[in-house]
Amino acid sequence: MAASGGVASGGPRLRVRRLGPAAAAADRRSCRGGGGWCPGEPATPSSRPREAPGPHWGMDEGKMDENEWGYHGEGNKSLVVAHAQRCVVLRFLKFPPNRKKTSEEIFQHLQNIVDFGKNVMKEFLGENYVHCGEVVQLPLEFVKQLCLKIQCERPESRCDKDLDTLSGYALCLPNLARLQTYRFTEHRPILCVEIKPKCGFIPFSSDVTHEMKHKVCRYCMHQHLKVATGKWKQISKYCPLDLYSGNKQRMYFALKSLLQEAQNNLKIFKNGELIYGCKDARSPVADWSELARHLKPFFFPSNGLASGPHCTRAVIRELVRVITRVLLSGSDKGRAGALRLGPGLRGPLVCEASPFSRSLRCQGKNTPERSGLPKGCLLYKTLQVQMLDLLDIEGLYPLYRRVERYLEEFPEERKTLQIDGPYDEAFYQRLLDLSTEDDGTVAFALTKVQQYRVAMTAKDCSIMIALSPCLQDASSDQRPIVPSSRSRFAFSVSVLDLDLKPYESIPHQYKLDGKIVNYYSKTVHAKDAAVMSTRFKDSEDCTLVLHKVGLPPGDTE
Ligand SMILES: O=P(O)(O)O[C@@H]1[C@@H](OP(=O)(O)O)[C@H](OP(=O)(O)O)[C@H](O)[C@H](OP(=O)(O)O)[C@H]1OP(=O)(O)O
Ligand SMILES: Nc1ncnc2c1ncn2[C@@H]1O[C@H](COP(=O)(O)OP(=O)(O)OP(=O)(O)O)[C@@H](O)[C@H]1O
Repeated sequence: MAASGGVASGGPRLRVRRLGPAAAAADRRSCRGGGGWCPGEPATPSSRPREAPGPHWGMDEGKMDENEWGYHGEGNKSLVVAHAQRCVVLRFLKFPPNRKKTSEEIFQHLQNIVDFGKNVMKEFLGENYVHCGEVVQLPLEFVKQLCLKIQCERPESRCDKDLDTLSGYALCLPNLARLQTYRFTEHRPILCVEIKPKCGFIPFSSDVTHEMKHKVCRYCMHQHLKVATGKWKQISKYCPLDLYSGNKQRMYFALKSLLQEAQNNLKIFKNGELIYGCKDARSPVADWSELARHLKPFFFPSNGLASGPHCTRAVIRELVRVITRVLLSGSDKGRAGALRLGPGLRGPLVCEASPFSRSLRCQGKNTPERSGLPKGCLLYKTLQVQMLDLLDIEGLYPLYRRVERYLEEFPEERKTLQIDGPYDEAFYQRLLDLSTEDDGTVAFALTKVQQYRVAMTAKDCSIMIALSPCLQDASSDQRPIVPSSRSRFAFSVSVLDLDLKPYESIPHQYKLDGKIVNYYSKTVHAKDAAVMSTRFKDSEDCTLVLHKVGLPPGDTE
């Protein structure tokens, strides 16, 4: 098998390579503290040959020391540890207790993640945004000790799953929370904002049966179920459609709402350390003045802006402006345009539940619709991939059942259908067929199923924005620069958590969709209709939003 990291046929035998002279050179010119990742250099096959992947990670199998690694974060399916000095992380899979997989299965799973990133997501989103990393095999003793060391730092709500300590396999990736944007950068502070934007469109499929799904986006509906089930304490004002609108006012509102109620949609890191964002529902309430204290040196470096509420507001405003600008930037091509998802395939551009649109409506104004995201920006590309969900889960589910029936009859065909990979060029090519004319074949059903899985992946990925202050004359740099009022930042944008959603999750998606819509329709909409008239009679509530979304000259729509 020609897998990365020199896996020979007959089974995975990947080793963490020793640090050679080339890696040592990369180390010297790398990130803070001398990292093993070569910043500013996209992790492309051309810049980093697949057949010789080891040394640039700067890891030595014989010298893996758990004390050099610290807990960094985790989601539902993986746990990430970061190296204390180097710009590198290890991403381990997690499983429920007693549902362990074999080493071979884990290796294959991880290799699939790498292949999917390389052959599909890099194609859609663009070379520079996607970091695929590689599979590494670590000493089992190191993994066991590491697991013990970090256990106390894990949020309780994530401990229903255990880190895989048996296979020794993990993904090695650049630390995107510390990724410097330029290879010769030295010891610069770095700020990193991670956003999980979720689904940015309202379904346009004619298969949708619930009228509510044409009016209110899934995120906003799901919020109510999440609060009812105790996952989060309060409803967020964030609506993904505002963020994806390309309209600066709406984006500004969306980002501020994320800052107010971060849930698992926003995290901020300073020099690789989490300084803002919820670990779980029990995390303390957002403290903007504490955040502003961290951010002030970035945005007001030489200005003695007094602390206090005025300072806090000024700093937060700068942060939100910079993030908005970065999100709207980008010239990276990618092949998302190849999907040709035209304007005919769009649902409503405004979600009726977004407090921003509600507030405008109650003042008799129309919500500014999408100004249109620039085609090169990551949000635009991500949205295009999300829209591969052409039929909505309601239209998709019967097609999934068709594939299932076929597989029940011909189980050996599972491999040919590439349900579990390989996620190669052929897999990618089939995703480009956007026809929705069902000819009754398994081939049609399979294409839609695979497109749906890819779309769901894009609906659940995260965007990492790394900002480092520019110290010198920016004209001498090759990096993209974003200005703020009192400083300038070199920035990089990356996307993470691009693991293809499993085929098996489709029935769960179908059930969850029904649950979300039913809960929203029965409980919230009925209540909402009753209180709407009184709630928005309060003119202060209405104008508050608009005054707060003031933008600097030149930024107005
Ligand atoms: O279904 P959703 O929209 O709740 O998304 C799940 C996420 O919940 P969220 O709503 O973002 O808090 C969920 O995130 P959390 O565990 O809640 O942080 C996962 O990302 C899950 O993906 P997977 O099953 O681990 O691959 C996500 O499941 P998928 O639907 O993407 O499979
Ligand atoms: N390459 C990276 N560099 C820095 N931080 C990372 C990297 N990859 C992941 N992380 C951090 O680890 C966290 C968990 O990773 P990830 O989102 O991939 O987990 P997951 O379990 O797959 O997520 P989900 O819950 O969506 O299934 C992220 O939110 C992010 O903060």
